[in-house]
Amino acid sequence: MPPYILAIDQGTTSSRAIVFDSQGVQVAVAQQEFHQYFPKDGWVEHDALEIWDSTISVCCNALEKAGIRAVELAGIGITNQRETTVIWDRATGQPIHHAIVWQDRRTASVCTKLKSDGYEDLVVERTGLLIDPYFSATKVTWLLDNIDGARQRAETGELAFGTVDSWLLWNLTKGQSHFTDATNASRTALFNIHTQDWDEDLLTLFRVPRALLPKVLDSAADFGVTAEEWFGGPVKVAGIAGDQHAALIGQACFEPGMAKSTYGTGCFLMLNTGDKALRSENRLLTTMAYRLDGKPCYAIEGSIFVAGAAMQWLRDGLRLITDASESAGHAEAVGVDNSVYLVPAFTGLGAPHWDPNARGAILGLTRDTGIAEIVTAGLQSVCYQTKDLVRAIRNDGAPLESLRVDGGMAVNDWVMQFLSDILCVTVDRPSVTETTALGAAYLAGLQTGVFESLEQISGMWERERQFQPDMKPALRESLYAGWLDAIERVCNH
Ligand SMILES: Nc1ncnc2c1ncn2[C@@H]1O[C@H](COP(=O)(O)OP(=O)(O)O)[C@@H](O)[C@H]1O
Ligand SMILES: O=P(O)(O)OC[C@H](O)CO
Repeated sequence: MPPYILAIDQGTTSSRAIVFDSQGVQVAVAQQEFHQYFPKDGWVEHDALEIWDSTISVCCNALEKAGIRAVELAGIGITNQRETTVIWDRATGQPIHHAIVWQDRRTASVCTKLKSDGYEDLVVERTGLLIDPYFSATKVTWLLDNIDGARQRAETGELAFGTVDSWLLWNLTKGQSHFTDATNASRTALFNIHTQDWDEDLLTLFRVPRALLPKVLDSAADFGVTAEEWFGGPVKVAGIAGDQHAALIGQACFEPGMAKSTYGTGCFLMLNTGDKALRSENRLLTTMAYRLDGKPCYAIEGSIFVAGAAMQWLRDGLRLITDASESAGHAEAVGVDNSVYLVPAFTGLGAPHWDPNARGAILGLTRDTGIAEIVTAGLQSVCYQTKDLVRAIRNDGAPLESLRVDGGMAVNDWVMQFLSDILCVTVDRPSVTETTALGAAYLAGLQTGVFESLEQISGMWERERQFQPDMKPALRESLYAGWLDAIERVCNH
């Protein structure tokens, strides 16, 4: 059995490739950022060709750094930014437009109309999601309605739709495979999470022709074989999962009640609910945790659109810091008792508020507010938003006693301690923080026999540091009350 696995982690701001060995140890990594396009207020696009070019380039770099040839790879696992929508021409492989990114809010008015027409219940019941521009369905409709000839070409089967996993798979296999996995499908608002198939009523509601759609497979499956030219020999693509689902797997949250929270561009908290699709009464999402051997495992998810992206804005927009790592120094100087609140609702608010029209604000400024207070407020906003999610999860009756964390922002000790304090839960940080890529590698490894079972993978999880709550309840409550007040002011009631 060839001992290595190549994990592709195609994120919102960069493409990464990581080579893992059969112990789940990282051997080599390569990363490349790509352009973000903001053509109008609330619109966010990527060039799908640039996504592909950066991905294939980091794959080759990582293999070169590791000194590994195709024949030494057991398989490839793909994990990806979710919901982002690509439509391409099956004959030429050319996208018909830029990819519409998950953060894009251009379909907000369409969603408002669908909700006022009373369709939300149908969408919640079938997909576990809500009606929101975040999900792929209205993005597909927008492309079919706004690109010349697209609707007709979609109906005759000339075009293909995919989330980023499908788009990469299509390119890796040179058009041989048009598949996705159940986790990615579950983010489109077109997939019925109970029947595990595309839903005819939803295809009609969103006016999406079935001919456009990829076939949905398990998260560990035979997705196809790469074209020889990419890696000098064929390699099996054996695992696919959306990045948050892959992180859940990489964090070995396989038992109901286990939860992880990933702090990258956005923040996504996911709690495993086992074989039950728990319906949230508090505007959280029901989603696939993963699907293995045809068996769906479900999760409940809270999605926050802006987490680390707030640090990027403080760095690039306001130029208050030159690097995100400086933020901890500011926070240590200010301390937790900060009366400034930054609500980073740059593209609306996600769970549990779901307000696409909310916009950001900085509140509580006084004459002595300085850079340090604003930067600290940016860090605290991520923790307060997580508390909004945890409250909603608990109100849904799901227990959450501890949280496994990962993502770029999880390296910040100050943030992780404040998170534990404000949530009043134990926060566990693993020694491997590249959990998303690791999850994709686990899936490919399960399919190709490198890993035997989820039990084996559970035994491989290792804690690097634990953060315990250490804040007086009165302070916790008053800080959080200030946040709720700030949220109330930015929501567009
Ligand atoms: N020390 C730090 N403190 C706070 N935020 C950080 C720190 N280091 C990185 N970040 C933030 O983490 C994010 C990058 O995380 P990553 O997991 O690579 O994101 P993504 O996969 O979404 O591209 C950036 O938005 C960055 O601002
Ligand atoms: O690219 P990330 O890590 O911010 O993740 C994006 C999410 O998958 C969007 O739902």
